[in-house]
Amino acid sequence: MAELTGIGVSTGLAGGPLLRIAAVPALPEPAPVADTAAEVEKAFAALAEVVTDLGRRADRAKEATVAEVLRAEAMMADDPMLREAVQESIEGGTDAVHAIDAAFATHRAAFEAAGGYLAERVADLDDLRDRAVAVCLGRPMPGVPQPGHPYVLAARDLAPADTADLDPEQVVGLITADGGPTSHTAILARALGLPAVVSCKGILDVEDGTLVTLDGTTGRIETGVSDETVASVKAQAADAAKAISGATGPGQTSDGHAVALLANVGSGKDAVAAAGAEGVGLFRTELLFLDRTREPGLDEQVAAYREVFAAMAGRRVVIRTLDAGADKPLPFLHQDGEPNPALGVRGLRIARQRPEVLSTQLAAIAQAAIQTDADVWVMAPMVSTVAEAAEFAAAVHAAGLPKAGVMIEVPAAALRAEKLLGVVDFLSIGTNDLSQYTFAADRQVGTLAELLDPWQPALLQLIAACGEAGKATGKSVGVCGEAASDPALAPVLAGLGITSLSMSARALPAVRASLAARTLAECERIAAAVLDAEDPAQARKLAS
Ligand SMILES: C=C(OP(=O)(O)O)C(=O)O
Ligand SMILES: [Mg+2]
Repeated sequence: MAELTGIGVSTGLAGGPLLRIAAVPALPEPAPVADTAAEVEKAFAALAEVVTDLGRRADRAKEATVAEVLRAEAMMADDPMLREAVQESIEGGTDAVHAIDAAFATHRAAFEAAGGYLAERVADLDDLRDRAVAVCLGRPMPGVPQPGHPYVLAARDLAPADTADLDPEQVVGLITADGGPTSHTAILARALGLPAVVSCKGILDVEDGTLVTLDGTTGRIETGVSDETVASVKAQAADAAKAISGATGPGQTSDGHAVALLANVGSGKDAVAAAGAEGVGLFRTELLFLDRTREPGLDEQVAAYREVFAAMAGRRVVIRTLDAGADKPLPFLHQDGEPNPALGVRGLRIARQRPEVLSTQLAAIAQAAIQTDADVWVMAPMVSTVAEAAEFAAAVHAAGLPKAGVMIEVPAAALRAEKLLGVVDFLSIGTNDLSQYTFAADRQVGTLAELLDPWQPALLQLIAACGEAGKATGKSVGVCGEAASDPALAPVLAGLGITSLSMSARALPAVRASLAARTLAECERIAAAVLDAEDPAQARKLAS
């Protein structure tokens, strides 16, 4: 047995055989063909295996659209013209692997030349080629494995495209070599409720099939464990899941101190799925603006906002005005050419240059709010000064919306939290950006994951300053960054004076259960100890 460590980003225990995402195989040097018939057979068998595998996956797919896509891909791999091209190439002296590669290249060129729908299928052809080549070389097919039994998935990092293939009934845990607490893997794992550890150097050196266990809270991984150990970890995970699902109702400590448990959403669909939340703590409005050359008009915005408000009738919805720039570029704002976009014109700063974007959005929010009975709060992203906050609050109130707040994402704002609460009604801490700007560490760079750990005492100290400001003014101070979904951190945040936690809906039950296990006095004691910790590892230990 050996031990590895990484950063735990999605709580829970898991165990099972480890399988890695296989890389796309490189083409070997061409080999002479000794037996043409045997070579053709080998190539056809590889194509047939790809077709069978896609069919199996289509049968297992839960969503009809996914099954349809997989069946369409299978038909492309089963194309007699493709087999003909492969055979011809082998008969001309090319080995099976290169014949497959050449046949797909010809098909690809034809699809591209046809344009339209066919040109859009080029990526599918590339995927089929990679799979057939891998099989021909006796390697596992690239992409997320589909072994038909539960396993722990290991990868360098998960690409958004991998997520469509990720079946939570097969994948019981995630371990990545790269990535940080705000990486795509971490966000996905929390959304699916899968235990996950990121930034685990050495995990890709562990052989496929090795039995492993992982702890998504501590980041500890054991490799080469016995069947008995896996069984015992599974039993512990099942007990924990039962205890978590048993907790319902509003968020509170065991002695009744309320901490509102809210959901992060990007659309009406998300809001409907977040029915178990006490409201929405972060409605990211960017989704509506993405990939557009022109901003959506007033009516379109009203309709989109109304959908979320209607799904949360009678409950709080904190809607954030457009957060564009840096990691969320929007074409219609023409922001190219900034030398350092994360420090450039982004978030509320855009309103200075394009005031009509903010005023249209506020008008749309106000209209949608009138049409539903959600309790609508409006906040601005990337606020740095009290003057910016005051100007924003005035604009929100002038639009007829009573509750105006700002996000705390910049250390300057955290340091002036009490003054900010003098001009706005509430604060919401965006720990993803607050980490980035506190540690001068790009949130998208996996190698900086340790700095972006939400248990960093410096980050917690800034959160504490905001919590103190909230207590002093009696106003609401929430956390809506990824840190809010860490169940072990929830008592710490409550102890620091945080009044609401907003996260992906799937993360709510575990956070609710964690809060319910402590009194407020215990939360405060843990919070004080954690603030004094030397580093994130010690902070975690003090809170456990
Ligand atoms: C919630 C946050 O905003 P986003 O992740 O959308 O930048 C944050 O920065 O923590
Ligand atoms: Mg942010």
